[in-house]
Amino acid sequence: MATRQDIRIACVMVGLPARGKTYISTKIRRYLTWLGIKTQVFNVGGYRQRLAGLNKPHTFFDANNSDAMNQRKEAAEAAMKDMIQWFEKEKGTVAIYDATNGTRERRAWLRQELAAHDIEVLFIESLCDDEKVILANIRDVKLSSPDYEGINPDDAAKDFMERIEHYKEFYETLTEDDYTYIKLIDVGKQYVINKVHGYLESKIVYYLMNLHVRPKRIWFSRHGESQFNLEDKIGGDADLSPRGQMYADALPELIEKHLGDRPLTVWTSSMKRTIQTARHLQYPKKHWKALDELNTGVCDGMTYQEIEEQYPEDFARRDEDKFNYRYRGGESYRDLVLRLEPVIMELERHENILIIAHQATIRCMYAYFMNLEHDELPYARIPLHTVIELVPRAYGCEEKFYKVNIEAVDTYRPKVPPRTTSNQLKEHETSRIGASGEIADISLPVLPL
Ligand SMILES: O=P(O)(O)OC[C@H]1O[C@@](CO)(OP(=O)(O)O)[C@@H](O)[C@@H]1O
Repeated sequence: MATRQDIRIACVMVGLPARGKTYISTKIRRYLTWLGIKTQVFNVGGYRQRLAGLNKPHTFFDANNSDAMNQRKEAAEAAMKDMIQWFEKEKGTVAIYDATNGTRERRAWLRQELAAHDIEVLFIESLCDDEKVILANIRDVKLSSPDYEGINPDDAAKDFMERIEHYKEFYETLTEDDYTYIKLIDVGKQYVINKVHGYLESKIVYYLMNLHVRPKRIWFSRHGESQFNLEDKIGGDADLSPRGQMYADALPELIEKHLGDRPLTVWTSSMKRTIQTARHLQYPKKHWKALDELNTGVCDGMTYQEIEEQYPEDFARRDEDKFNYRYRGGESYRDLVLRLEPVIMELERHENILIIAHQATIRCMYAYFMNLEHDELPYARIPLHTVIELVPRAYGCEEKFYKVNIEAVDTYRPKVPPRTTSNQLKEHETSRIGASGEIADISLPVLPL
């Protein structure tokens, strides 16, 4: 049996077409990957398109079409095979099997195959009878699918509705009492949870219960330029500089312009520089300790140059792996992601939020929405005196940067190429000299300035 360390879970989606299964799959993958849990989606529709070709009319989905049924079964099996291989070879933790899986027979097959490989199964069913939601989903997502390329949108929508009818003929909602499952009914109106026990399963279920699909906007802003920013110092709890105060003065107008008549809540960290930046904003405010800047431990209040002189090994290790490097007595970006998880959960629940925080904390939240890898996250550009607007869409976020015309220092430190130690350099130099003493054509690595 799988032990606590090597737990493997397959989230098996269940639901008629256009019930948001792919949306849910993408969200789970993004959330777990952000937390550092290896996750992959296996979309059976994609396998079907590769095996049977594109532009299939609704008749292809008729259960009486035996050729098509065979091809669809083949696609389901191919996705299952790849998923199991991914668990074995890539040492994955959570796979999401995205398909309708609308019969008891199909689900029993899935569960049996997965159990044979010690993979736990969490079924996730999305049930929805709200015509408006279904039509919006078809319009926003399905019509741009490769299945309907070059087809008139009205004809495509009609065809898709007919496709759904074919699935309805044999669809069976989850009633298997011995299965682990969550049913999401009418996008968050009701949930049914059955036999959910494990830590990771509970985490996924809790996340799903916090999702909503109402339109929203998220704004991120760093605090205005601080006294420490001016002096190149990191950490601390400094006041705003005079230019930082000018940014705080300018912020209400910029927010009003882009907010329109939507309601807004402002979240800041518990540090002086973010609270001072929010002081002229006339909206409900909340101060979160979780939004405080990365704790730089013994390096708090130092400049990068001072850190390099006093802690050269630490400084180099941070450049090598910035996401995992933990300041002595402080935090790493990885720690920060975990600290910010409750904030992300709240962000998913809420509608329009403006977050005034810090370079590192905003990087982590931005990475969640923009799907950045862990190695790119600590290098995301979050400039001072700039508001970033994110508008979540079906499978990602639209972003806009609004720069306020008030000068500020640039606190960005680009990724430094790996250092070459003096020993490595000696080895490299000797290898340049061939056996005969001739200079071989090997170029030296570029050293950082
Ligand atoms: O991870 P790096 O790139 O060092 O950026 C984080 C740093 O950004 C700073 C500014 O250099 O943020 P902030 O302006 O919010 O104070 C430091 O306090 C913090 O340690």
